[in-house]
Amino acid sequence: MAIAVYLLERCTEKLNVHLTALLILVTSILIYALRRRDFSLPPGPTGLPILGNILQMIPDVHVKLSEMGKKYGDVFTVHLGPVPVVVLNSYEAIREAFVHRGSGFSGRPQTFMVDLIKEGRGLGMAQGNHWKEQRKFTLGMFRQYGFQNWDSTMESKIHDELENFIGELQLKENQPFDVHFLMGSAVSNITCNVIFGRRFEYTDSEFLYYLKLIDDDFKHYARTVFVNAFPCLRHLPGDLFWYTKTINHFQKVKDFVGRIITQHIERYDENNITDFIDAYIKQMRQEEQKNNSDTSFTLPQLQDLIWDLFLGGSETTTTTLRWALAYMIRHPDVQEKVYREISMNIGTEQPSFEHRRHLPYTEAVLAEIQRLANIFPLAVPHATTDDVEFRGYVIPKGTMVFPNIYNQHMDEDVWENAQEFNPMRFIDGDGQYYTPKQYIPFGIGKRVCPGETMARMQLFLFFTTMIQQFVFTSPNRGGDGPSLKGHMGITISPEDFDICATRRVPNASQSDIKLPFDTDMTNFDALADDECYLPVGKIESEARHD
Ligand code: HEM
Repeated sequence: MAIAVYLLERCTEKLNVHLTALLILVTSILIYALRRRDFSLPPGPTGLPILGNILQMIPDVHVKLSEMGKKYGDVFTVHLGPVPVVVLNSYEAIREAFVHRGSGFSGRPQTFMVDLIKEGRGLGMAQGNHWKEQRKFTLGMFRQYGFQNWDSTMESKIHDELENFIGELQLKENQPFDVHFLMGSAVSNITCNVIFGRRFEYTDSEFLYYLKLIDDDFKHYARTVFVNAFPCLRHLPGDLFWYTKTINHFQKVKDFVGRIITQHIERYDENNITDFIDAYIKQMRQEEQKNNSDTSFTLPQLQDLIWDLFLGGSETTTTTLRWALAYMIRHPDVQEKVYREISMNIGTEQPSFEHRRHLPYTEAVLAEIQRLANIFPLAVPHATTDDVEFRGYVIPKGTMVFPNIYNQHMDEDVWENAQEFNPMRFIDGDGQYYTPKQYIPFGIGKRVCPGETMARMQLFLFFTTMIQQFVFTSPNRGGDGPSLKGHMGITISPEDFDICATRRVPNASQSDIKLPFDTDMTNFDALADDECYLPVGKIESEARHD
């Protein structure tokens, strides 16, 4: 099969569009006929000769795979063109594969685009010993940064950034605006602080330019799935499959990261390690001194790792916070309950991560937002690292594996009325926050998100500080507010939307707040009687009131 694809690839570089299409047809029929080697894979839906199951999976691949799971069960196979993908559709199957059989399932698929862009470097798409070394180092640095030696903790960096961010929101009070790139800059600045040791002004046009490139790529990357299945499609005119743009954008962001690394090398002082890049350079030099030729700590590797962290750390948390605002605007009663819990338990004190123990409803709201937003519905694709025996099948080495996280978050057996926004599902009988095991927005097992702690801290501090200080509404009077239907790219992100941020007056009665227009929210007395309202009696004894 690989030879057929290679020959097709070489030929099509020189041929026109019609001949390319013909060759794709012939080769795909050939591949389809030869696909008998897949006999050991779990069965799944029958696909078309050329496209496999691609047409059955659009527009929302995670939804379609969940539907297929009802017929084909916990584990089944689909084909993206000629490429087989094993889908893990239940929590038990994901856990069995990623936790109990973690080593065998901890690879990443070496697709055409990933090979071209990453060449096995970085962290997110690396595998083997190289990946293990880089992941261990990264996790170690994140822990150290958060809680020990560095000049200030992660939390204080987030607080500093929040001060700037809230100041900016105040300037925009009562004017409708789209918070997208302001939020993106603020969140990204925290990652930049950890890895680059610096932040960027919100008006820095170069920085904004890179954030927009990343945003564009996250939105459109899904299109490259066709180039992965049929690399020859990249020669078609018009860049329909986002191939040229992806390569160009990724290179630009990489060059930006490269320039920052060069500055670090020029001013490197081993007695003054102030950020992630410094710490990495120190490790590189130690490996050089040991003459370790097998080391994965090299300059190109550093560039790709930083690139992964910059991308991974910026877009994901920003997208989740944008979803949070969309849900709060669509559910003003919930927004008000969050405010009241914050107000009753920490008053006007600056929220700290420790406060989450006193704010179970706020935590539940954030969890419900992450459950429904499902920003990584299929996580990041895994691959088998060897021929793996699993549930009576033999999955060949290098087979792509999709964990269907979306299906866990929408499983009606776990979440009653799963489509409904109901934070109370994360509150137990004692009024405490708890999460069912099927709630896995950061994945599980050996590849679980290394930025989880950082992300949780950012989400909690941004969310509580925003709701403590502002009422968020939609300028779209009488309309429904932001759409809750997401756009599928690398992540599922909300459509752009405008907000109004109205400052709350500390210590004033709630009804003193002047909203830009009338909403049900002004009926605060009714809220107190609302049966959904969280009983906070349990934690009131520790509460500090205004
Ligand atoms: C709300 C925010 C975030 C969510 C929902 C999220 C979710 C995820 C998920 C589902 C995965 C894939 C797990 C798997 O392959 O099974 C992942 C991987 C990853 N995430 Fe996050 N993430 C978030 C924030 C962050 C942050 C802040 C960083 C870094 C600063 C980060 C860095 C990474 C990296 C490097 C990987 C690849 C890890 C590996 O392959 O070993 N993420 N994330």
